[in-house]
Amino acid sequence: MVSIIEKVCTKLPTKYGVYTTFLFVDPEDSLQREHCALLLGTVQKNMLLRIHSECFTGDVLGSTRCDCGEQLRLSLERIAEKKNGILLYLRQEGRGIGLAEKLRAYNLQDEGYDTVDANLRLGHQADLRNYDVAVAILQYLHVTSVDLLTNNPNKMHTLEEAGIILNKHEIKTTWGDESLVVQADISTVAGVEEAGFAQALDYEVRRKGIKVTLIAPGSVRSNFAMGHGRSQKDMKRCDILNPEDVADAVPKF
Ligand SMILES: Nc1nc2c(ncn2[C@@H]2O[C@H](COP(=O)(O)OP(=O)(O)OP(=O)(O)O)[C@@H](O)[C@H]2O)c(=O)[nH]1
Repeated sequence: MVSIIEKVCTKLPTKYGVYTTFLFVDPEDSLQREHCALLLGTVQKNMLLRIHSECFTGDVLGSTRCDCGEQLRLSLERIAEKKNGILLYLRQEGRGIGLAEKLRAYNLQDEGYDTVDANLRLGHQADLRNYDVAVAILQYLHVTSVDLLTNNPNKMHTLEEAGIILNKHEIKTTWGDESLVVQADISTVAGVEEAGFAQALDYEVRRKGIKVTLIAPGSVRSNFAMGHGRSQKDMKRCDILNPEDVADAVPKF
C-alpha cells in the first residue's frame, strides 16, 4: 500500500476547463516524483477517469511514434464534454524506464527490434509501470467508482483489486481499431503472439472464474495444415502429431 502526501492544490485554467490541480508525492519514492491529479467539477459516482503515464515525446512534442499525446488530448476533451472527470498524470515516463532509456529503445526499434525486445535488450522489463499511486490518489480524493478511459487491462485490475468500482471505456485514437488493442498490447508484452492472445483472453474472463490454458502443440496432421503449405510427404513425418494426441492431452490440464 502506497502512501501519498498532497504537496499543493491550485486552480488551473486550460482550454478544456478550469481544473482543480493537485500535486502528490509518495514520501518513500527515492525519485520524489510529483504526480498530478486534474479534477474537473466535483467528485461523483462513475466519473470519467483517465490514468495517463507521462510521455514527454508524445504529450509535449507531439511525437507520432506513439499515440500518447492524442490519448491525452482526447481524454481531456471527453472530460470537458461531460464537465466532470479526473485525469491522473503519473510520472512514469517511457513505461517506467525513463526518458533516456525510452529514446535508446527507439534507436533499437529503428534497428528492427519491437518495443518489448528493445526494452529487454536494454536490461529492463517489458513494462515497469505501477498503478498503486493512482489508487492512493483516488482513495485520497474519495473516488469510489469510475468510468475508466483505457485499453490497458493492468490498470483495470489494479483499480478493481483496490475495490474501486469500474466501468471500462475504450479510448479510440487514430491508431486503428482499439477493440483489438487489449489483445495487441498484451501480445506485444508476451512477445509471442499466441501466448499473448491467451493471456488477453485470460484477463478478460478470469474474473468470471474461467481459466484459460494455452495448448500450442506445433504441427498437427489436418486439412488445415495441408492448406497452409504442408505436403502429403510432411503429413507422413513421425514428428507431426495426430489430432487425437492433442485431444488426449487436453484433460491432463
Ligand atoms: N519503453 C517504451 N515506452 C513507450 C513506448 N511508447 C510509448 N511509451 C510509454 O508508454 C506510456 C503510455 O502509457 P499510457 O498513456 O498509460 O497508455 P497505455 O498503457 O497504452 O494504456 P491506455 O492508453 O490506458 O490504453 C508512456 O509512459 C510512454 O512514454 C516505447 O516504444 N517504449
